[in-house]
Amino acid sequence: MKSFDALFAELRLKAETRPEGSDTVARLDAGVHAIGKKIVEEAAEVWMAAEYESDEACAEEISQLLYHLQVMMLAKGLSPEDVYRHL
Ligand SMILES: N=c1c2ncn([C@@H]3O[C@H](COP(=O)(O)OP(=O)(O)OP(=O)(O)O)[C@@H](O)[C@H]3O)c2ncn1[C@@H]1O[C@H](COP(=O)(O)O)[C@@H](O)[C@H]1O
Repeated sequence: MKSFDALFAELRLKAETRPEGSDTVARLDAGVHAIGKKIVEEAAEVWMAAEYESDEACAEEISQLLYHLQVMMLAKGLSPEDVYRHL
């Protein structure tokens, strides 16, 4: 099972090494505007799953939202520590 920090480390490595076929690299290349739209889409899917779908479906949507938030963090050059200090 992957933690928030482990996923972030994996994505940071992808951003640095830019492996062929990485969705994360493509999303970073698409830029902040496209990443932001994806965050809004995934947030809506979390909301709908919470109201109308199973707990499992809701958890999956939350995981996808966390992924896209991490892509935004990378696009903006933010580390988990930059976020955690506001928690
Ligand atoms: N955890 C995730 C993850 N969560 C969500 N997503 C992406 O976000 C999409 C969200 O699903 P949707 O239902 O919105 O799918 P969709 O409408 O087809 O989305 P689009 O591809 O059109 O944007 C998924 O199809 C994935 O492309 C993720 N993509 C990658 N990861 C992990 O990130 C790591 C790096 O992945 P790569 O960069 O692809 O190597 C790996 O550990 C992956 O498991």
